[in-house]
Amino acid sequence: MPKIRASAVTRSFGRGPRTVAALGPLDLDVDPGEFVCVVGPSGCGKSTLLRIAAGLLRPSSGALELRTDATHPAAMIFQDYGIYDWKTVLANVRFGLDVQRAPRKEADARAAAWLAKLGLADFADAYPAALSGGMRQRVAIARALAVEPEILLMDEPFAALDAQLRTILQDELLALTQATSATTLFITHSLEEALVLGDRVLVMSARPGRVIAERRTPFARPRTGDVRSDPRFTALKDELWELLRGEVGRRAPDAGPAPASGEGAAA
Ligand SMILES: Nc1ncnc2c1ncn2[C@@H]1O[C@H](COP(=O)(O)OP(=O)(O)OP(=O)(O)O)[C@@H](O)[C@H]1O
Repeated sequence: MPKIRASAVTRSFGRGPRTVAALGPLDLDVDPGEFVCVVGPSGCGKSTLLRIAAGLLRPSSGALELRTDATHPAAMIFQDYGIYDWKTVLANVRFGLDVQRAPRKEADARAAAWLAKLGLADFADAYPAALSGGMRQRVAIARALAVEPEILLMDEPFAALDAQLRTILQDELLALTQATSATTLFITHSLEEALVLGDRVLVMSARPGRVIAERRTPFARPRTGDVRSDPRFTALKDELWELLRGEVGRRAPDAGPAPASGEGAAA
C-alpha cells in the first residue's frame, strides 16, 4: 500500500476567464520509506501539490491521500523555515511533541537529542533571531523529525541558503532520513538536489503541472553526497535537464500572449 496516493488531482485558482489551471491531472504513488523528489519549472504547481498533500489546500478535483496514524503524523518543512520567532530553539523543536501532548520531560529530552544531532545543542535557549539561515533551517528539520513522522513533506527547504550550506544540509538530510524510515515527498528546483536525495525523481511539465517523466536513481542506499561525482549522476542530470529545459519557458494555454523578453519561467 502506498503511503501517499494522488489520483487525478487538479487544482485551479480564480473563476471565469481569469481561472488559472495550476496543477494536474496528476497521479502519484509513494511507497513506504521511499524518498520522491519533484522537480519542475517555476510556477508549475509544485508548492500547490505539496500544500494539497499537507491538507492546507483542497484539490479542485481528484483526491490525495496520506496514510499515517496519529502517533506518527506527517510533518512539513518549508523554504521559509516556518519556525516561531517568539519561542526558544528548544521550544520550537518541542512544538510538534507538545501538539501530540507528549509528557514535558520526554519532549524536552527528545527535542534536546535532535538539537544535538543537528549541532545546535548550545543554542537550545536562544531565540531564532540570533541564528543564521542555515541554523534556522536545521531547527525546522529537527522540529519535523522530532515527531518521528511517517511522512515528511518538504517544499524547497534549502532554496534560501547559499550553495555551500545547501550541500551540507543535503548531506545531513540524507544521513538523517536514511536513519529513519520516513516516506518523503520533496519539492525542489534543483536537479542535483533531487538526484542526491531521491530514490525517484519526477519531472513536472509547465503549468498546469503533470508528471512528464520519472527516473529511479541508480545509487544504492545508504548513500552519501559522494554520488555527486558518480558518472551516472552527471548522465542522469543531463538527461533530466534536457526534459526540463523543454518545459522552462513553455507558457500555459491560459497565460495570454508571450512577454516581449526577459520575463517568463526559469528553472
Ligand atoms: N492562492 C493562489 N491564488 C492564485 N493563484 C495561485 C495561488 N497559488 C498559486 N497560484 C498560481 O498557481 C501556479 C502554481 O503555483 P505554485 O506556487 O504551486 O508553483 P511552483 O511550481 O511551486 O512555483 P515556484 O517553483 O516558482 O515556487 C502559479 O501560476 C501561481 O501563480
